[in-house]
Amino acid sequence: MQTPSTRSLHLSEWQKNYFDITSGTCTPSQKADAYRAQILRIQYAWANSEVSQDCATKLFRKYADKYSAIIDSDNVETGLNNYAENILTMAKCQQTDSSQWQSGLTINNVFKLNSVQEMMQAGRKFKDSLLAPADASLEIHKGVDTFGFSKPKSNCTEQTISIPEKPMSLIQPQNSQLSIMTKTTGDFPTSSVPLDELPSAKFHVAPLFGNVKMTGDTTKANTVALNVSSNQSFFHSGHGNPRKKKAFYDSGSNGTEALSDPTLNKTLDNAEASGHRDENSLSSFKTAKEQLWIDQQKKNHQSQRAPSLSYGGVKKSLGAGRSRGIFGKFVPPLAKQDSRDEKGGMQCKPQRAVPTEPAHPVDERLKNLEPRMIELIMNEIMDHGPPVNWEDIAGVEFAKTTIKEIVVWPMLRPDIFTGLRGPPKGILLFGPPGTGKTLIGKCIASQSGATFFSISASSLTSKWVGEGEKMVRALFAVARCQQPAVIFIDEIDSLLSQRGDGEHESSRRIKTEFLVQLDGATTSSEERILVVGATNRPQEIDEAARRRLVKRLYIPLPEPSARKQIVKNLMAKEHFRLSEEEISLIVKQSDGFSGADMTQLCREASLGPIRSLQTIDITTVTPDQVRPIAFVDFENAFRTVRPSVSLKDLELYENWNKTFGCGK
Ligand SMILES: Nc1ncnc2c1ncn2[C@@H]1O[C@H](COP(=O)(O)OP(=O)(O)OP(=O)(O)O)[C@@H](O)[C@H]1O
Ligand SMILES: [Mg+2]
Repeated sequence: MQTPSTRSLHLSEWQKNYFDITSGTCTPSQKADAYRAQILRIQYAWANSEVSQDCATKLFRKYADKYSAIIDSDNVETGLNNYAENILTMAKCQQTDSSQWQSGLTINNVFKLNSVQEMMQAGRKFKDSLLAPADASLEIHKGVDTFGFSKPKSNCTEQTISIPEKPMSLIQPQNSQLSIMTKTTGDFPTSSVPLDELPSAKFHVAPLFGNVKMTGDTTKANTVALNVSSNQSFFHSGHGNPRKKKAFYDSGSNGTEALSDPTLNKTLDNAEASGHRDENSLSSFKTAKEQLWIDQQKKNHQSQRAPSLSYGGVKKSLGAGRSRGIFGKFVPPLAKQDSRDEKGGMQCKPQRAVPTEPAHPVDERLKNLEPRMIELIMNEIMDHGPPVNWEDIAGVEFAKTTIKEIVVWPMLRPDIFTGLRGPPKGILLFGPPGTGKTLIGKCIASQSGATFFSISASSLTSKWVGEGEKMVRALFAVARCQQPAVIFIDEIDSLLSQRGDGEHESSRRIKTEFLVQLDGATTSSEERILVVGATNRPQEIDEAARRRLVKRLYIPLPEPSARKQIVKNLMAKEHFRLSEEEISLIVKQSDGFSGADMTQLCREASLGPIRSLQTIDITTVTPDQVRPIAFVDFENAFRTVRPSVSLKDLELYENWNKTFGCGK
């Protein structure tokens, strides 16, 4: 080490410091103290003209570098840049004690303190008598911003934090360490962002756990404390990355602006993406808050980037899920040329999941409707279940083929299916309960890429008593805005039941409105709205309505092959041991079961292995202790699961199908 040979530098002290620094036994904080002491001595000597400027500059640089290396290093053994973590933890705990807690000492308060004022004045005076801007000391200042440093002490003790007004190189020795007596739970190395560069407009003190978002700018060394009260406040010196520092301070009085600085965000994003942070950053360390901020950014970006690709991924709403006023951001119908999935089906309007500015503020067709109704339709009626594929529906081959032919293809290729080939506007799926009518309805929507409105007719008549017809009108209006659209009306019999003397006035009005709307949809060839009704009481449907639902498809009980497919499909997701013969036996034994009954049978059988664990405590059992589902479980299940459709009912369906059905 180069030792300046001057009178004022006490050789013994210098040597002692040198020994401390090089001994390898002293702690990082002792080393940092020693380096700081060396720096002060150099400054002192230079200020008294005891060393040449060149010499002081060289020494200053050397020790400043070493000093920075220690305080900026987040290595627990060799660095000091791990204080913030403890502080954050402690401050977090404190906040839990009282979430109302606020630091009483703001940055403005700090500046009002006498000691700080004195220091600032001294600094100013001294500055005038000092070097021209081109001087070496300014170089030094660039290299090292941070000089004030106080040794960590035990929690909640009185201690000193030095706040130099100017870089120490510019401060007279006697003023170089003005103290503020503070009560703090820990200590940071203090940053010496020149205070004249930090009027309140640029000097941001963020409540540590307040609402202010954290910037990614906070390498720990730079998350420096004016943490004088209880670590609830800090500011950024931006020591590590000048670009980031600029972004932060340029943001004016509000540091949060810097957080939304796109360049800053971009920088962070890039750093994340490349797996490392900007090289200008002092270390790859991220404070907890910084990490949180980055995580949140990531999340936001992901949710913004990831469109809902599936039919059911999100509500295919006009934006109902978003916080907006009614009509606030209505999203008009969009062409869906590109939304075909790899299976050849269409995924429903993924683009609608992403908030977009509407082309028109309000669709003309919705203007006369009650906003509340539209909101209701968007929230409750537009369906958002998981996508359904044709393979998910076992059996009913004729119905599936017919639907593909007359519904899905025309929706996919309206240019070919014109004129006589034009699709029907109304379909009726009828058959015993639990045979997959609703499933088919969902599949139509999934595969055709249409917006799917699913409503139970009984809810129209009961839920919105007195307003059912308005709902029907609103439903069709919204569907028109969301073409192509499928309006699926489950239990349509309760909406379109035959008119009779005892009929309630409101149901009559609803029915009339529905028929009017259906007519409108039927007569307008440009509208691509399909009404699919499902019922298990087709005989109750009004003849006027029946006529409008031109394609009436019978959805019968599943055939043996379909039952087999249902069992296999469901078992494929489970741990089971069933031979082909056993499956055939199950299929044989389940004659007369509907699809829903088959599902129930499999569910019941799947509980068999659990029930056989009688001796084992269910809370401690491991999944591998549960045996596979076996034939015996199905045998037991058959004792409790019975077919839900009676033979008499079946006869009714068969007869109605022969009379009104469109099947073969
Ligand atoms: N053909 C089928 N293939 C596969 N699963 C089926 C089939 N039919 C019914 N299911 C099962 O039964 C459940 C009920 O089916 P769904 O709700 O479609 O019946 P539905 O005909 O609409 O009955 P309901 O007339 O009572 O409304 C489905 O979720 C599915 O698990
Ligand atoms: Mg149903």
